[in-house]
Amino acid sequence: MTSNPKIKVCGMNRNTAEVDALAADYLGFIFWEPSKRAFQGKMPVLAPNTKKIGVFVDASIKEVLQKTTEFDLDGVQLHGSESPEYCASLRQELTQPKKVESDVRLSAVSADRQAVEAPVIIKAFAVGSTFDFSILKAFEAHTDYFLFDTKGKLPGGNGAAFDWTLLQDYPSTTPFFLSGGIGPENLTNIQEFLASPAAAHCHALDLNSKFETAPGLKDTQALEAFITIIRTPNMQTYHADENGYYGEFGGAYIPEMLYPNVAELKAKYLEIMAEPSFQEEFQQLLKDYVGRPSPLYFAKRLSERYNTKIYLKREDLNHTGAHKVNNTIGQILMAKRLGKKRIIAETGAGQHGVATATVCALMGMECIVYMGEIDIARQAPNVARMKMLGATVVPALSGSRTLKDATNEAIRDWINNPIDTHYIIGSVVGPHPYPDMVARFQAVISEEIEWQLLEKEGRKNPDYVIACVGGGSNAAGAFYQYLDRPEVGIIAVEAAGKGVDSGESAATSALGKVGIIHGSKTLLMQTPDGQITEPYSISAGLDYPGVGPMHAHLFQSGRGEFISITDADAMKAGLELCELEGIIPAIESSHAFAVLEKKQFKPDDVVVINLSGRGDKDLNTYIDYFKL
Ligand SMILES: O=C(O)c1ccccc1N[C@@H]1O[C@H](COP(=O)(O)O)[C@@H](O)[C@H]1O
Repeated sequence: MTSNPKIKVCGMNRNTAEVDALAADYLGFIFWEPSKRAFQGKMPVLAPNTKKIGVFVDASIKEVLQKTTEFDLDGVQLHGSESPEYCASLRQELTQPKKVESDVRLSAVSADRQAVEAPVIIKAFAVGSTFDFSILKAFEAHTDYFLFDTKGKLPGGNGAAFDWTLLQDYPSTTPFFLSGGIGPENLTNIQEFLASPAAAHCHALDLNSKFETAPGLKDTQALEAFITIIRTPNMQTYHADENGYYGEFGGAYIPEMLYPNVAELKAKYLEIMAEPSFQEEFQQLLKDYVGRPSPLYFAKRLSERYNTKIYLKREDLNHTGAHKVNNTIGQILMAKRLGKKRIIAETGAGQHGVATATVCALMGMECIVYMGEIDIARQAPNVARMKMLGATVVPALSGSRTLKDATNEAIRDWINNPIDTHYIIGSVVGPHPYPDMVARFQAVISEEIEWQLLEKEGRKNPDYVIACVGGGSNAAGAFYQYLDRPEVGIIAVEAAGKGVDSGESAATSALGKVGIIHGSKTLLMQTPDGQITEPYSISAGLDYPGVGPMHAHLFQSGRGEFISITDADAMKAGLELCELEGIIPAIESSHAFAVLEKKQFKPDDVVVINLSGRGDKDLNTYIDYFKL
């Protein structure tokens, strides 16, 4: 794995000196006439460490050599259908000591240096979904680097990304340049790629047409921002680092007896998730079983009411009625690959319990769901569903008899059954790797929002994305692609219950202090001597005394705006959605809608609200509350 690749900026022409000031490792000059950014004119003097790369497309060896000498190139990038034999001949020519005038430079030392510093050969390949990686073998002995670009109409500079995960099974040890439509909009994908095992041989990123304001004129501001983020791994991101920390939050604070279970998962989760067969099965089930993609629905009447453009991400339309199933599908596949036979889970509102029982039925695995006694009473239909799906529902009888107590029971079970059991945690909480793993499974929400918004609005980024936060998994999924894009406002909505200062709330950001809950360092509602405060919310899915570490960091860093919504305001907003759009939301999701009354958006703002679940499970609460 490499987290710090070198940077090549290609297509230099009009503002080379300004780009050179950004200290890229390589600058590329295109010597292919038809290119819009073909190099013309004089080569400026570059910083001593900058390496000049000439880009050629099926040029004669003579031409490549001539340009190499004329511009004193440090490397050549072969972007056509050059053969291994061509590369071999070119290399032979390039490694000949140059004819030099001074006798001193003809000394043995000098000749040696010439050999070491011979221009490097970078052979580019156009990759499509059927690219045959076995062809690389014949080039290995004759090239220094490979470069993987997108197969397109032009030999290069198409500005289109290919599926970089195709490199997961990269069969060579030759270092490569990653290329093909890399731009600010796919920074997150690049970061994910760099954090994956496939990055082990990634030598450099090649930035080209996506950083231009006109062909050959580079956008130095955008380049600087991108390069800074790539080169500063810890400032880059609101994603977890490799130990599961989001800023100061996260990590794995676990009893010794739990260590082997968590260590096994930590060692394997990224590798398993990157396996093509895993991805194939995951995507297939999301499509055919869950019913994804979930629609991104333009809520016309709601938009008129609030004089802004409101889109609803319809996770309520998923099989089982909420976003929870995205994660349980991912984790059951993970459990299978880890060789587990028995599944345990905790549940609050019952949505995660149902989603877990569902995937266990699908895979024929034993399922035990821990649920607080109080929640069992208020979520009777979901309890019945779990039982029908073959799960055993075990009441948690300690503490407040709600979600946190159910989680305690599940952890106890896992400690006692380390070998055959996988614990499917339902939110972005728990010890590392759970918060990161669950966020990755839920990221499908914002991945879809991106392309759906592109279709509907011509852009991938909304101005705001809003989601309710208990532990925070629907919010993590809705925010995921946007975490590192400051131009997208992130709004997290917590349950203020009967009022933030009423003593009956679950407004963790407003009331929480740094503490440890369920294996993770986060913001936690607690008494001055560190005892966890009982949370309260009308919605069972939000009354958790902590919040996932990603959200604690979003709050503390100021990246996210946190708004607390009372029961009363949430219920009113839920009813308004019923009346204006004909959609009965889960009460958790109703909290997100209540933001529309609290915050003024501009008429042309694009606001995406994650409608995390449907309200059928909450009918009794709605009936009692509104005396229906
Ligand atoms: O950029 C060009 O015009 C070009 C033309 C011919 C061969 C290569 C070219 N550029 C290289 O193409 C890749 C991908 O660029 P992009 O990200 O799709 O714009 C890159 O390696 C450039 O070096």
